[in-house]
Amino acid sequence: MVYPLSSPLLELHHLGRDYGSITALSDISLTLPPGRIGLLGPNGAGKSTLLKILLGWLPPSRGTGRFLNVELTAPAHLRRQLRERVGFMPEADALIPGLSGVEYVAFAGELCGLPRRHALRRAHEILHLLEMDEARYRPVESYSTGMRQRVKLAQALVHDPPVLLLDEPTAGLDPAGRDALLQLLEHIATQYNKSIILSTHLLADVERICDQVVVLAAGQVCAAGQVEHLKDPRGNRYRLQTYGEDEVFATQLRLHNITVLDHHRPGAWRVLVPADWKPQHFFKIAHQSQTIIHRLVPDEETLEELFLRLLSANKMKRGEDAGPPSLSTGEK
Ligand SMILES: Nc1ncnc2c1ncn2[C@@H]1O[C@H](COP(=O)(O)OP(=O)(O)OP(=O)(O)O)[C@@H](O)[C@H]1O
Repeated sequence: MVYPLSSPLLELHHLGRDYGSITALSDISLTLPPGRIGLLGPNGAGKSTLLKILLGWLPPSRGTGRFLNVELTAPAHLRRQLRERVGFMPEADALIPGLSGVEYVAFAGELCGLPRRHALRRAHEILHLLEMDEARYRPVESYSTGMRQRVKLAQALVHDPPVLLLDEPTAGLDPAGRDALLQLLEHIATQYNKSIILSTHLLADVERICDQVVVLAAGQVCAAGQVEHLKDPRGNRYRLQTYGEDEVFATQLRLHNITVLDHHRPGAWRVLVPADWKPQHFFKIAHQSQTIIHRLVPDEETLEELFLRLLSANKMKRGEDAGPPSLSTGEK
């Protein structure tokens, strides 16, 4: 399935969803191009509700939106078109005991509209791609956690959708299993040109796979966009790795009004420099203190720091007034 890369993947206009008196999503406006998008937010932020609306399982209570050019407020039978264009990997164990891996994946393909023989052929291809050659004939209930996650990914891919929605795909995996699954996801996204919406609590997974993020809090968008654009450039912080007398070097740093933010290991420094400081000045003071600088890099904001900063700004904003969040939501 090919869709024009120039059209937005997702457009939401003042979208909201209530469960009785609970507002899960309050006023979401967002435009996202195709790509690899991390959906982040604390518990109860509204991530699962948004995924359910995108999958066509829930209609919004208010507002409008289009996902893959399908109106989210269209009648249910039209929203079901999304099932053919979207692959969903749920967090919950959705396997059917008694079926082998290949039967299970083929069955998922049939549910997405593939003819039986085609679904079976695709199931074999996908399980081969996911390195489950031998395991595909075993009953799914005998699978390890890693295999369960792979077979759930296989059923999301069987009908070759352009977009994958992944809900906590690495949940329960050990570090090696997690690394292997992330590698596969990266490979699939880049080699087969698929868009991904990855909902997770694991910021490192988003950092590894995604180029865009949407941060939700209390049913609102705190921020959305390219990770690199959202990060605070922090031109006044550096990380250094040095070899020499740390005490002598620290004295020089102090003399030049440089604040040491972190020095938990010998020779490893995170520092805050004054406004007119240039990176080459470090080499001057290193020379004066007979220290060698092995490594000098800008101390960029990590995704975790970005996430915490956005959440705390959103909390403060909500504490001050109940209006929309101050950070860009990407609305045109
Ligand atoms: N079926 C439901 N009935 C009533 N309230 C619900 C229902 N589903 C979700 N909620 C509420 O809506 C809000 C958003 O929930 P949602 O599951 O979308 O958040 P989430 O970001 O996915 O959270 P988590 O990370 O814990 O899965 C929460 O306050 C939740 O309690």
